[in-house]
Amino acid sequence: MIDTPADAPLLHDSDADSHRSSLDSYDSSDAVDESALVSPGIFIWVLTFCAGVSGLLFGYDTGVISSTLVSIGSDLSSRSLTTLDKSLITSATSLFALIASPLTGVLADSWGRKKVILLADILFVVGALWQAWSGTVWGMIVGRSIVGLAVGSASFVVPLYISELSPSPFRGRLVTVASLFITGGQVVSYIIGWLFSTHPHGWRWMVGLGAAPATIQFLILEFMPETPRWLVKANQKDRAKQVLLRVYGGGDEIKQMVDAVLRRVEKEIMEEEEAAGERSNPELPKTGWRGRMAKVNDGFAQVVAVGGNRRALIIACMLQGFQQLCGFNSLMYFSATIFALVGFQSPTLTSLSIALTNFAFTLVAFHSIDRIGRRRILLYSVPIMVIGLGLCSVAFNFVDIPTHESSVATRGIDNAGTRAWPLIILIAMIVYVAGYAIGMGNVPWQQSELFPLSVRSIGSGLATATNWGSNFLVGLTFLPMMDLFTPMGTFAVYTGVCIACWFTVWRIYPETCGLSLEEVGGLLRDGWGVEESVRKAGERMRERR
Ligand SMILES: O[C@H]1[C@H](O)[C@@H](O)[C@H](O)[C@@H](O)[C@H]1O
Repeated sequence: MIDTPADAPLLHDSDADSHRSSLDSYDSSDAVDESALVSPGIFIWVLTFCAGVSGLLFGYDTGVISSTLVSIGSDLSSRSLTTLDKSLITSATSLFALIASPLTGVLADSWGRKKVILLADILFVVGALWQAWSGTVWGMIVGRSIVGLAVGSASFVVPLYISELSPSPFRGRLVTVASLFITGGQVVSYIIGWLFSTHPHGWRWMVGLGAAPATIQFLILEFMPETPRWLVKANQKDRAKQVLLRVYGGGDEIKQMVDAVLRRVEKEIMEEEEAAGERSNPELPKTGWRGRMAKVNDGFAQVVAVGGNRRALIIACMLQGFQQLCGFNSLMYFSATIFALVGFQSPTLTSLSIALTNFAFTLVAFHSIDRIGRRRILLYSVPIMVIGLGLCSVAFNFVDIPTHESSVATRGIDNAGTRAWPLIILIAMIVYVAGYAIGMGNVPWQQSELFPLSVRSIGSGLATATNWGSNFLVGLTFLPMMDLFTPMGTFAVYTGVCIACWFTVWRIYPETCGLSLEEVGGLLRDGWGVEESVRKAGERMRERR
């Protein structure tokens, strides 16, 4: 049942028809056969790891806040933090990440992908040092906002960078490396937080340490290339070829493959330029900043107006929205609070199990995403999340939750009347996090493969903004929801979100595994492409066997 595709497209676009002439150019004879590649070469591994450092910082800076908040004491503005201070310090990062991602989406097109990574590094360093030296609550909020700008830029540009460099058979795995860095960064932040929590003013070290990896990456960036797709678009075909040859390795067969990849990219760019020429208003300026603004406006218009782009945007935003609305980050930010509520004696150590499970199961995703496929991995793993969340919701019903902080502090799991239920909650959360890490935690970051080159960076920026907008919403609403709906109701809401996610994925998310970036564009041009993609993925897997 799982792979039964939706039988008809949900949207019928008049524009799809009007674009058909240029779209007919997509056919399977254009496909570049990359099956001769047996493994990603050392060069692409090195680039993926260098770019992944930004993912480490993303994870570190989002994870470190929970231990920072409990260690600040009265170091800021010479008073204890109020609940409002804590909410502002936490949410400033997601809010500014939300603002940064569409803006840097535009910059990545004109400056190139690499320069946006560079910009993010500068912001990471400034933000880390600013926080470490801040003496007031508002100073800290400004520091967290600067880090937010960095996280927002890095979270969209790194998967984009890796995706545009990777040979298609390994793209899923290589992009998942970025998720491994994120979840690894969260584990490191929990450990550093725990180590420094007993030091006086240790929180300044916790936040300041983020500057070190960013400085290292800043220095390495000089030696990293721009992506071949961006280079071709910037009329630097020779440099693009050089990069592709280093990524794919040497040999005659490889040279032919590289030429074929280049031809496909050029063809896509030519088609897009033709279409843009037909659309453009002859009265609008072509050069200078006005020309650039007109291009940006055209980009935003095209991502919504052209059927294939719009479908890509809907899928990417849907996946990113569900990734956050399923409530995972409420565990990331508040698991220690939850574990204290249900009576665990060492809530911070217990919450490390959440971060570790997230990391360990992202490794499982890394191993299987290119074998199982993005769509299938989601259809298999979201039910695991539903089971974990459902069990959590039921188990909360049997736990006596104290209403006052004082009684939280004096309780311990051994004293809890119903000793088994808190453990069941922990196990259920681990099941949920495992399911999340295998699919939902990383598949949405494959977003850039859904968009054609002309709107890839704007589309990825908008999808990333959806991620941060939903992240902000969950961070803001989790504690009030726990009060209003009780923990049982809150987790039931997240269960409902996951069920809705499963059906939406089943209906509109095609299998993109193993397709070249240019082929994915072809898939979404006339419909959701689910049926065709599932059939082709089946054929590819049978061939591989
Ligand atoms: O992919 C990442 C990862 O799953 C992290 O653990 C989570 O905190 C982020 O919000 C998400 O975007």
